[in-house]
Amino acid sequence: MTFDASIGSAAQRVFVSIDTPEIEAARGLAERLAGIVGGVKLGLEFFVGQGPAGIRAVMGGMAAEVRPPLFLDLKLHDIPNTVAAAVRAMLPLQPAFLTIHTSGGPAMMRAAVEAASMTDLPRPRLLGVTVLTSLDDDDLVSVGQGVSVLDQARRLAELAQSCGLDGIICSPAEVAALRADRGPDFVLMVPGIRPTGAPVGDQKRVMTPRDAVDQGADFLVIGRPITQAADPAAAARAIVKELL
Ligand SMILES: O=c1ccn([C@@H]2O[C@H](COP(=O)(O)O)[C@@H](O)[C@H]2O)c(=O)[nH]1
Repeated sequence: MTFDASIGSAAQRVFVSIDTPEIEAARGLAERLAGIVGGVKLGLEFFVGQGPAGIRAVMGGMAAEVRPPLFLDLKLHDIPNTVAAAVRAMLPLQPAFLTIHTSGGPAMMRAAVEAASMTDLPRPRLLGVTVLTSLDDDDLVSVGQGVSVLDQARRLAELAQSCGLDGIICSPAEVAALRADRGPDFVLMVPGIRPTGAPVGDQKRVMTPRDAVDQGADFLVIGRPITQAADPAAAARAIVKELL
């Protein structure tokens, strides 16, 4: 199934981030949330624990008619040849979205774009991580990047677009500026989402779901506020309602 990234409903905007190394826990959450949110994000924690077979077990356990789009968030960052090979290896899982780190540079990004296109399978949308939502200006200084988060995100977003990526991962704090810079068709997938009163945890640049969409986010990545709730389905419904 090719994922249509045009936004048809509030629910379609929400990708629930299922961060667990356990198949049964992931499958249970995916099945409970399938008809409520627009997609499922599986990332490093699950992939390291369960690998491609685990992804198939979670996604393949749902009937095709109700199976939500898969966002495979592995944030690839390596030399171009290695990243291209990893992208090719992921294609049989038929993700709607894949992530790579924009800081891997232009050759790496172009190699990933080329690899994603060399298949008869539906082409996943490639998104570039700009500046992780767990970082702030001081963190960039500490790793030797003497620029603000906003300037760095703008620079990396421009580079990502020029290399042919379909969009980026950015925090809600930069989303308005990046929407203005990159235009309406560049996908802005936004983690760092916290409903009012939800614990922020390790995230440093956060916003409510409603505000993030109003600022220009296409999609929201939401993990703990849904998955750690006493009733994940009710938490997801409340978030979607806020977006109506
Ligand atoms: O900059 C980034 C890139 C990716 N993420 C991922 O999104 C979710 C967020 O989970 P919460 O529980 O809602 O904080 C998580 O899987 C991260 O790996 C991000 O947070 N920031």
